[in-house]
Amino acid sequence: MRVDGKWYRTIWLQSEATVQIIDQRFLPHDFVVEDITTVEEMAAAIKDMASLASRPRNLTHSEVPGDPRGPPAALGGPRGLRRHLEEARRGPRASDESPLSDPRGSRAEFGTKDMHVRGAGLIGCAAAYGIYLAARAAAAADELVLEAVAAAGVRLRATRPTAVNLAVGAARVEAAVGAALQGGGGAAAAVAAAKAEAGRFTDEDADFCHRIGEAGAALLEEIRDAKRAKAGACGEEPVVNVLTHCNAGWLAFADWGSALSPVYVAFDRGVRLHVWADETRPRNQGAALTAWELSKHGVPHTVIADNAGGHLMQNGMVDVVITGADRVTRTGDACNKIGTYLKALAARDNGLPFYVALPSSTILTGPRSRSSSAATTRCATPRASARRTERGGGCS
Ligand SMILES: CSC[C@H]1O[C@H](OP(=O)(O)O)[C@H](O)[C@@H]1O
Repeated sequence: MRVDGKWYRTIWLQSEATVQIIDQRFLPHDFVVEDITTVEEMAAAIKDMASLASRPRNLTHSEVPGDPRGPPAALGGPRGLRRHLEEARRGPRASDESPLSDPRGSRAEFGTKDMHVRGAGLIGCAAAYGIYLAARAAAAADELVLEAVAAAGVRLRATRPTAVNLAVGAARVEAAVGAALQGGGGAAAAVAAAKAEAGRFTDEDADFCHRIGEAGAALLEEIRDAKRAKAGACGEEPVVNVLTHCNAGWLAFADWGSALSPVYVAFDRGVRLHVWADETRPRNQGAALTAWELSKHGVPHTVIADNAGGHLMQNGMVDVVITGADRVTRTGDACNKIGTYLKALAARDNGLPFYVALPSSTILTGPRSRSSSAATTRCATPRASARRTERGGGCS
């Protein structure tokens, strides 16, 4: 999606050796692009156990390629910046009183402090590229690629137990490596196959999300048309009010997003829209990320307390609810961020459509199992009746 006039994905292959990501720990205040060169760094980017060095404000935009201002002098140019990012990755030390320390240290404590990348689709793409980086490192060190890839797969799968996409992305590239080696192609062919498959998986993620956007935009246009008909000929052009929970926008995927993709497609088609964005405690993905990406696209929105949604629905200020999902079973049970179920209940109680938008990579394909911590809501396709469970404790 477009950030200040430049099109970005959330993850891309910058060179053979470097995957680049938007480091979401610093959004919405700073736009930082981070280099990932090893599977260890990718695993830390998904779940950064030793998270977070503080960093100064003045790095905003300093990572945007081709930014004429370049890294601020305070950092001593590109080498200083790399050193800073190394320190960021290593995390704060008691003695870290360098001028780089930010007295408001808490800034980056706000939101996704230990998740450089997050969101179902994006952590799937990150896992895919993580396997590629592991294969490449093993080949370069003349080590067994298959073993390195297997170890990388265990490491990446252990980072976050939420979105099923993570395991799907890793498995896709592991399979490509296995097939290349079985085909007698050797390490170089395995690395090439891994790179190609990680790229394909990421392109698919972006494409599937755009298609969700097209399918969902039609639903938003239907709502608009119904409101137009109700308002009659002399009525003002209606605004379609969408409520969403957490962040299932392009920042949660390679591009476009799932729940927000219909909003972007419909908005670009001229539908008047307004989004109620749940702040989504405890990590505030709604306040920090959903609001940021909507503002970058120019979509009117309001950040609300998580408990306000039901009241807005009761008072006719919401037309439709759209969320994402971490995993969906074949029976249509959807698991998503804590708080989603309450929105589903409120939507049903107020007779409002509630959609879960997801790419097929979020559907559990294993044996028919009902995930024990599933939030059950309507799926984007069949209008299903809401049933209950809530994503239980411990996960943020
Ligand atoms: C479509 S994204 C699904 C799920 O993932 C995100 O959670 P997190 O930020 O913890 O990775 C998003 O908030 C959604 O709840």
